[in-house]
Amino acid sequence: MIQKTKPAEKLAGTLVMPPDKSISHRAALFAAISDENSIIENYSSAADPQSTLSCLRQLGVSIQKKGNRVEIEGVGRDGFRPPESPLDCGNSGTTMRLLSGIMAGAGIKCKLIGDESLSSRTMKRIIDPLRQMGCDISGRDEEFAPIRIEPHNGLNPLRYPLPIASAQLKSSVLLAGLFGDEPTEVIETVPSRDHTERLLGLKSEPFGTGKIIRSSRSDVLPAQNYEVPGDFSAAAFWLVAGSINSGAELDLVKVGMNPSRTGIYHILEEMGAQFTQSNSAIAGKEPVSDISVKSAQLNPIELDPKLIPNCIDELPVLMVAMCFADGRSVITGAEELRHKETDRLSAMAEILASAGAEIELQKDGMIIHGNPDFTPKPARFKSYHDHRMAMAAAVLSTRSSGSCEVEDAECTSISYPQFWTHLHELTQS
Ligand SMILES: O=C(O)C1=C[C@@H](OP(=O)(O)O)[C@@H](O)[C@H](O)C1
Ligand SMILES: C=C(OP(=O)(O)O)C(=O)O
Repeated sequence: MIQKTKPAEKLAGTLVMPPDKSISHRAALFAAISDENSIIENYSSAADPQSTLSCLRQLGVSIQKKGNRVEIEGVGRDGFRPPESPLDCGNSGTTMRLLSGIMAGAGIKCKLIGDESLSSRTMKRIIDPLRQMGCDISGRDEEFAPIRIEPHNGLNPLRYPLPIASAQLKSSVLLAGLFGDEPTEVIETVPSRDHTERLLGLKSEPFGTGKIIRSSRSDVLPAQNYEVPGDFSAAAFWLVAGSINSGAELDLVKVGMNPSRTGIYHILEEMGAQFTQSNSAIAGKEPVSDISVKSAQLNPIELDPKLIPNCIDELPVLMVAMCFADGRSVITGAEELRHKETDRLSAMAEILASAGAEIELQKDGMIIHGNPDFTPKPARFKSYHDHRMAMAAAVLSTRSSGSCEVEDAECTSISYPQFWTHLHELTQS
């Protein structure tokens, strides 16, 4: 589907953010391995978290859906039924990496598959440590899906300094560790999102400049009874859209504000963005707030590479914001973007360049020569079948001099099925 967009005359309105994707995946997976039953409110209807639910069903987990309320009967660590057909993770890296950790730790014979994009993303990062733990796991060419898992002959304890700041890698190892008699220890020096540790209540303590997180069979796995907060990563598109459009006034309701996710909020504030928070509360084990966004004059910024994991999914739309800042912005240390649904560094370079932005693509980042008066040329943007590319292009198009088009626009349903409706609502009011 090709989505037409038009320049925003005045961006205004109130949006309830869709349920968080990262937390939805985890709520379902962790509910399944608990011995208790869980009721998860506000579960995401987006394609990726739905892939997690369908994989769990194939493993014999009973799941009842009533709208966005999902009831899951926990089967406990040892209750999975080996699936009769491959577990299809669709487009979802989180499903494949976290579920592999659980399946490999539990020693369930299975095969995990994904779509073309997921099948080209490296899984070596999880295969290596899971093998060191004694799991029997392999991939095509030792690196890619399909992933094959076989029963193992017992797990070894592993002390694992994370070689990449990746929450999916951290979670995969810790989840496998839940099946070991001796603790698995993961050492994290650059923080990434901490939903797994929070929602499972895993023990951690400071270690060197970072922390050490432990998991083992003696951890009691809690029921997951809570309402999933709104997706901060979805809100990020509106934080940027509201900031770059003059006269904009947006209210975003029930946004998850986990500090390990909100990097772009603080980066944009440092650039001069005008945000205010209200109704701050705790939903389950996660902080939430409403956020008001007003248009602002943005200054350029040189990003500290240590902040990258804290805004990894928001970097594409941050690049859009940087195009409207008054001067030279620099992103470095972001090579991880090349391992997402598409190579997001190259894809964003093409999207921004096709709109006439002045950018320099680097191996691990981008230099953006911004200008508050930048007017993107009307263009037909490729989405590269990547939801975040499609949404970043749409935000860019709100400042264009004419109508634009976004190709394969339906891919936004991977994380944010309501995105085009929300954009339409904001540009109508
Ligand atoms: O753990 C998670 O839920 C996620 C972690 C991040 O991936 P990496 O761990 O590969 O950085 C992020 O890009 C992805 O959208 C969701
Ligand atoms: C990279 C993403 O997700 P995943 O790794 O789960 O496919 C994302 O949502 O931007």
